[in-house]
Amino acid sequence: MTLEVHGLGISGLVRDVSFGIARGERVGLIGESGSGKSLTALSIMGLLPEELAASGSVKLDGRELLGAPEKELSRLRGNDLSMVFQEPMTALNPAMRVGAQVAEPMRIHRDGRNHRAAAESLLDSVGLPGTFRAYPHQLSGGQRQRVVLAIALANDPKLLICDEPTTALDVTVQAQILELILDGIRERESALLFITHDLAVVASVCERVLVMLDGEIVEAGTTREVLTAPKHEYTKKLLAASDLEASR
Ligand SMILES: Nc1ncnc2c1ncn2[C@@H]1O[C@H](COP(=O)(O)OP(=O)(O)OP(=O)(O)O)[C@@H](O)[C@H]1O
Repeated sequence: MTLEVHGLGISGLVRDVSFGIARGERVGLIGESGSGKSLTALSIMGLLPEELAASGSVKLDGRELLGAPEKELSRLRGNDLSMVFQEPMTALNPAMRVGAQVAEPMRIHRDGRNHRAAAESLLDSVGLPGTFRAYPHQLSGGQRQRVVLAIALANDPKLLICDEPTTALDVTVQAQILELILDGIRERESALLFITHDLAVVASVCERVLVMLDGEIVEAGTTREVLTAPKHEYTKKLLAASDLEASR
C-alpha cells in the first residue's frame, strides 16, 4: 500500500476514517459539501488549519505522517506527496514566471538536474509548450490548472491528491485536464486520491470510490459496485440526484 489511513479523526469533524490506496491506484472520495473530504486530504498533506487536530494514523509507504515534524513533512510535500486544488490562481505565484514555478519543486528537492530543461519538458507534457516565460495572468484558467498539475507532477509523487481540480473550469476544458491527470499518474505509477462531487467524473477517473457523509465513510467499493448497486441510502440519493442516473 502506498497510502494507509487508519481511524483518522479530525477534531470531531471527521471520525474513524480508514482506507488504503495501492501504488498506481485511483480512488475517488465523494460526498456532499461539508462532509469532510477536504479536511481528510489536508490531514494527509499535513496542511490542516492549526486549530484542528488529527488523530489516528496516516502512513505513506509505511512512514507515519500524523504528528511527523514539520521539517519532515515539508520534505515530502511537492515531492512524494502533492496536491492540486480547485482554484489554480490561488495555487500559483502571480509575480513569478510559470517556468520558474514548475522548476521550483525540483530545485528544492532534487539536485544535479537541468531543472530548466525538465520544467520545459513538463510544460510540453501538459500541452503548454513555449510558456516557460509566461506569467499566470497571461494564461486561461485551464492553462493555469495545467501549470499547477505540472508542478504537482514535477517530482514524480507517490501520491497525488486532487481536490475538485476541474470544478472551477469551463466544461470544455474539464475533460482535457482529467486526461492529463490520468496520463500523468499512469506514467509515474502514482496513487491518486480524487475528491469530487461529480459522479460522472468519478466514473471516468476512479477504480474505487469512498462515500463520505457527516465526517464518516459510509460506503466503499469498486466504482462499478458503488455506482450501479449502491448499498447506503445516502449513496442511493446521490446517484438519484446525479446526471449519471438520468443518463442510464
Ligand atoms: N478550520 C476549521 N475549523 C472548524 N471547522 C472547520 C474548519 N475547516 C472546516 N471545518 C468544517 O469541517 C467540515 C468538513 O469540511 P470539509 O472542507 O472537509 O468538507 P468538504 O467535504 O471538503 O466540503 P466541500 O465539498 O464544500 O469542500 C465542515 O462542516 C466545515 O465547516
